[in-house]
Amino acid sequence: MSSNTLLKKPVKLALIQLASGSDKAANLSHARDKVLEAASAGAKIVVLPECFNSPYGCQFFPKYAEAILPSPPSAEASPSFHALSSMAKEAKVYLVGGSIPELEPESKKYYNTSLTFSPSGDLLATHRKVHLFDIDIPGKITFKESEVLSPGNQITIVDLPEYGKIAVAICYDIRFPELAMIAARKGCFALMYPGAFNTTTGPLHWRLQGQARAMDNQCYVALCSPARDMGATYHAWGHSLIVDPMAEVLVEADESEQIVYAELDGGKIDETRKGIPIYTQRRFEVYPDVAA
Ligand SMILES: NC(=O)CCC(=O)C(=O)O
Repeated sequence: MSSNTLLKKPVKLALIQLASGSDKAANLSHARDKVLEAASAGAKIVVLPECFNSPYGCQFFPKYAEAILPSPPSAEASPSFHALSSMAKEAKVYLVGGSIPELEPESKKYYNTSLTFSPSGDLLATHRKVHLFDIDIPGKITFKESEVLSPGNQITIVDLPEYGKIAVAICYDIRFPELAMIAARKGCFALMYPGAFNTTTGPLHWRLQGQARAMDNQCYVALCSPARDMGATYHAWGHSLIVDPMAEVLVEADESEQIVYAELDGGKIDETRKGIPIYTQRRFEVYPDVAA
């Protein structure tokens, strides 16, 4: 086990493939139990899935949406914000709180928003899903988040003082390598994606996207899905997974509720970048359009 300049010391990461239902309070309480379980198993960074406090679907966003701002939001207006802050503090972990539907009270706009908390329960970062999930595969799946949601406009990099920097983005965001590459080039040791692929795109693209982002950027990548619920309107793919900087899948869930763990080690980032030194071989003079 070793460290490097990106990841100061090895850290155990947990992805909670949560089974959520329609009862928000029950989802929050269940998430708390699972975060505590992950912490008891030694995890110091814990990730929840996209829309972990509600069913996933455009018809549900307004009903489950909460105000995040103005800060600090009240417990009544934002129960999920408060629950996440408390569970991070109780478990003493960095918590990437999946995502929740957010209502911005002044503009009345809805967002798909991820909140990251420190082990003392402080909010470290807010990521609003940048790329909305609008797809149409005839006979298979049509989904249009943009009918209800507005997009965020920022790449989110979070400094975890004990470890280093991570990037947080949400699900469909993973299909845009530009976002991942910029985050990695700004020094993130891991890219965290709370997500909820589906049973059409999941089998083909979920793992591939995770491995591609890890291979391109030679850093850790984590994808955290809800468990599959065949009684829900949206059938999540599941298969939460953690990929190492060499693009090897270290651990992968099936579709049921479970927690997957992996030890992240800065030495693996160094080893990969030393062996395949694309970081120093880039030719930005040949493709200046992508230079930072
Ligand atoms: N929740 C999402 O953004 C789903 C993305 C997805 O399924 C995909 O194929 O991309």
